[in-house]
Amino acid sequence: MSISVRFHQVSKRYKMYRNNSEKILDIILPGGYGDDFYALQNITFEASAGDVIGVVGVNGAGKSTLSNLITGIIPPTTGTIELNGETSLIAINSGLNNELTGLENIELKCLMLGFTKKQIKELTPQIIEFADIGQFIEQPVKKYSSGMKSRLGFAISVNVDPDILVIDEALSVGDQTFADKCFDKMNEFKEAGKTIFFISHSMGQVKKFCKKAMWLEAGEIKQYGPIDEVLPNYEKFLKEFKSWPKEKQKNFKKMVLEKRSKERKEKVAE
Ligand SMILES: Nc1ncnc2c1ncn2[C@@H]1O[C@H](COP(=O)(O)OP(=O)(O)OP(=O)(O)O)[C@@H](O)[C@H]1O
Repeated sequence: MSISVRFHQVSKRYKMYRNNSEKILDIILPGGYGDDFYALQNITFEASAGDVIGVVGVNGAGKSTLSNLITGIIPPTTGTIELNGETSLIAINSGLNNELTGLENIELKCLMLGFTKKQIKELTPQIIEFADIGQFIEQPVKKYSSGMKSRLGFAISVNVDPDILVIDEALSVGDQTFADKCFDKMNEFKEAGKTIFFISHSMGQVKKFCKKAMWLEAGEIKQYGPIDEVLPNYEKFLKEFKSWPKEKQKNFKKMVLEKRSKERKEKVAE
């Protein structure tokens, strides 16, 4: 199978500021203010055409950052990303302009993907049919429910026929009938040998749909491989995580980062 996505030591770093003055000072005197913070650090992996990968991890693990990097919404701070083919992202509230109508959003997204006016005219009826949101298609997206936004986002993304599809929690909203329709479409993609990244908190959906899984923990890949090997470990961890008090859950990332930093220092000292 040919490689469709290759990440080599990819990191995404943000700056955390304690207050606004620190942020302004950092613009005037770059580098001197704020703390570095990694949403993802040293991510290396490959995905092949035909791979359907469930991306799992608790809140803040870096799943959306990964999806934004794959689809080119944000650039990596360091490292290289190779993509073989067009990518498309389906995410709640993402990629749609709230001020524009559904129809205008279809046109805008297709233009951004390089479609001609003629191609857009041909594609639009099938997008409208798939979204199935009636007269709302002529209304500004700000008037849509989250389910409607997901329907339109999904309809555009699957009908522009990408080679690499990233679905970020988009099926967690909306009704079951629409979710089933989306799974049918995604199965078509699977059979056509496209690469799918399926980001979800629903272990049921991940098990039903994916052959591989990537478990992200505090910005790093904890495990990546066949679903039967990764998911039992993640589910075991998740059960324990959910039994912790809320405060401990909130501090989980900090705990992992401190442990990692200590282990790395010990390794260097050896
Ligand atoms: N633009 C940004 N500026 C600063 N920090 C950010 C930014 N985007 C994401 N982060 C931080 O990076 C970390 C990873 O965020 P991300 O949204 O990728 O996690 P996630 O696994 O998708 O979480 P969730 O399941 O809650 O959606 C979080 O700690 C988040 O606060």
